[in-house]
Amino acid sequence: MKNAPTVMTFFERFEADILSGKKTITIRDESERDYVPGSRVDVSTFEDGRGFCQLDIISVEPILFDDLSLFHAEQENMTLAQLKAVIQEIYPGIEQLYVVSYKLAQRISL
Ligand SMILES: CC(=O)Nc1ccn([C@H]2C[C@H](O)[C@@H](CO)O2)c(=O)n1
Repeated sequence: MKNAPTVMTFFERFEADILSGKKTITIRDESERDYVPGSRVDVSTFEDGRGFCQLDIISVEPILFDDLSLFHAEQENMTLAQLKAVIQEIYPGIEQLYVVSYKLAQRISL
């Protein structure tokens, strides 16, 4: 069995929404489907690796791109059109995705 991942990165432009609690899920491809509910991960920016919080993983659920809904968009603090555009940009042509739900555990301030 693989070890549970302990780190996650986000694009810097999503940091404020995560820290404010407006964004409570992230949708990832199969390379990031191994997060374990109940585990805590250290979160940093994708661009420069700056740590900014810890998240508690709540669940990891498979989702097809075509099944993304307003419910997912609301949890991403986006419109559905925005969410689909973001995912197509990050994961072009990928149909099988995973919804990772999380709760903010701790902010990291320098
Ligand atoms: C390396 C990498 O893929 N990093 C990602 C992937 C996704 N996100 C955000 C963008 C959207 O809010 C959701 C849906 O993919 O997750 C991200 O910040 N960083």
